[in-house]
Amino acid sequence: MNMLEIKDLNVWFGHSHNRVNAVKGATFSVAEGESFGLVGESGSGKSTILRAITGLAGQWSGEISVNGMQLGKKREKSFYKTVQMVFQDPYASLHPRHSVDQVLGETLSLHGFRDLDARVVKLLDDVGLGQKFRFRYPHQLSGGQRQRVAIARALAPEPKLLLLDEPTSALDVSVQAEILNLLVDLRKDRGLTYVMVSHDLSVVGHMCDRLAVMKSGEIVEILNVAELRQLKAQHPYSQELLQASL
Ligand SMILES: Nc1ncnc2c1ncn2[C@@H]1O[C@H](COP(=O)(O)OP(=O)(O)OP(=O)(O)O)[C@@H](O)[C@H]1O
Repeated sequence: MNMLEIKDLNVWFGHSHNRVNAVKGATFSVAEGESFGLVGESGSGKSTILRAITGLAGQWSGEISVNGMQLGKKREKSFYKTVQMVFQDPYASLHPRHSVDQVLGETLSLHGFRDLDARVVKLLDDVGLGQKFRFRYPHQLSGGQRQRVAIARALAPEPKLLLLDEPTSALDVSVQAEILNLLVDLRKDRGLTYVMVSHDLSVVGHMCDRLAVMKSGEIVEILNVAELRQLKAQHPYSQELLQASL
């Protein structure tokens, strides 16, 4: 079964002569348990696709289905039980005056869980932090630790689909691999489906089964990772990206 199906998605910002067509006619699907990458130059529309799925992007047309349900214009609370997003910048995505315990506890209670203590402890273990981080505040954490908290928060509702928007690009190179490996393990353990934006082909090669190459709002090619590794891209722009990453 497909966890995500996107058909002829157009997303735009602004009106008339100020209108920016950020995504143009994107079509792809992601199977349950698959990890799918979106790559392409800055401004090509990668993040906008994730934002359209979560209901954060401006105006859109086309079809988006998650777990067999076609999405309307509004996202119900139940949607966020299935779909969660991890943002690029854990500094911006965590409230500075909320402790780790508050961040996780509030998310859990919002989604109707009662056994908050046990779940907070389990989430902290699952992301490799452990209980000693429970009552810390974001400013007492390193970038990698903050991103682990953001990942724990995303996992709290027990989602099926995680949208990852450059989850390591704001981090020191030394901790990027740790976070990527954590994400690989979590997907394996929980049978999660990932859609991951990155401008780094080596990250996508490590994390994903297939990828879409975007340019100026359009998907120009969909490749599997074996084709990526064998440099088998057909579209000239994909070949250019591959050459630039060698
Ligand atoms: N809120 C917004 N208002 C107006 N234009 C926007 C908005 N968000 C994105 N855009 C425009 O939409 C286009 C696609 O942006 P998007 O952030 O999706 O690209 P991206 O491929 O994710 O780039 P990056 O790798 O730099 O994040 C760009 O031209 C961008 O300027």
